Amino acid sequence: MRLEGVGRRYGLGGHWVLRDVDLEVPPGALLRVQGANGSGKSTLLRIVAGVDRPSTGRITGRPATAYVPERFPPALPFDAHGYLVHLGAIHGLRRTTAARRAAEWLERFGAAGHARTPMDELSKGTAQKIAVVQALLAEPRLLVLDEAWTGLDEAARAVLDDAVRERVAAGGAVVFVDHDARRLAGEPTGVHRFADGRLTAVAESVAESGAEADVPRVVVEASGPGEPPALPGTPGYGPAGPGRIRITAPAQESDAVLRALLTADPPWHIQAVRPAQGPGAAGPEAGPGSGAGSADTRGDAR
Ligand SMILES: Nc1ncnc2c1ncn2[C@@H]1O[C@H](COP(=O)(O)OP(=O)(O)OP(=O)(O)O)[C@@H](O)[C@H]1O
Repeated sequence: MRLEGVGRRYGLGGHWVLRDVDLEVPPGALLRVQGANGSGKSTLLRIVAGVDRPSTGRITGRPATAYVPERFPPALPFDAHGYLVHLGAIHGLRRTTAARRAAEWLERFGAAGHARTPMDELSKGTAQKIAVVQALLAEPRLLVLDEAWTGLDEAARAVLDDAVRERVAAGGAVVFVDHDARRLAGEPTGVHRFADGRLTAVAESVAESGAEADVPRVVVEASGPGEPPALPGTPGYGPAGPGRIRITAPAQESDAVLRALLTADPPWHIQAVRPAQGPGAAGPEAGPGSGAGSADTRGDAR
């Protein structure tokens, strides 16, 4: 599937949440979308899932798609099994096939005991399992997961990780957002960062694979107007004086960070570039896990 020049705004005159987004989602792709809260990730995923239409641009080559929304609809007039069979039928499955797959997935997620529980009586965690199962049982060629791990217990999160791997191994594509930067770390075939309505492909950084303490880092100090531009990779950053920020990035990403600053409109000025003195000396903005007072990592940390 391909998105070309996709834009979305809510209402005429509303601000553009997505602007000119191009995205290729080939079979077998595992794509992570990240960005700050409210940057437009859910808007993009709804469009990728086909439950919302872009205001501009076009989408071609949509495969059979299933979607786990960020918020699951409450109080549906079914029990869990009935709901899953119903959704399976909507996905084009025979009812017997849907019923068999629903039972298998409920078992896998440790929720078989809730098959006959009315939907509006399910706990939040079990309801989230049902939300995930309705998408998985369709064996979609494109699976779109918006924070689908949130609310699941640890065992169920691991089941979902495996289910994603199985979809990809079967040639399906998976597009996901998750607030945990370590989710499926090292496995995505593409990582895309959202900022200012625009989507930029970034290499998955070492920081996201949990090995950030061992990589050489570079400290960049820069000054400029307003908000700093979107930076590639997963740099940490924080204030370094009025109108000035200090960025700590893996050395391999530092060229890209400098380029982003210098080519911003208006451009930022580079005040200093130096190697960080070991992982602990990179400053409080060293990135994920650097503790209280750490700066935003420009990722989807919450
Ligand atoms: N149905 C809607 N009507 C009007 N504005 C909306 C609607 N949905 C989203 N928005 C706005 O679009 C912007 C992006 O929202 P979106 O939920 O896509 O971001 P997000 O990155 O997924 O956020 P979060 O990480 O908090 O879930 C926000 O300013 C939001 O208020």
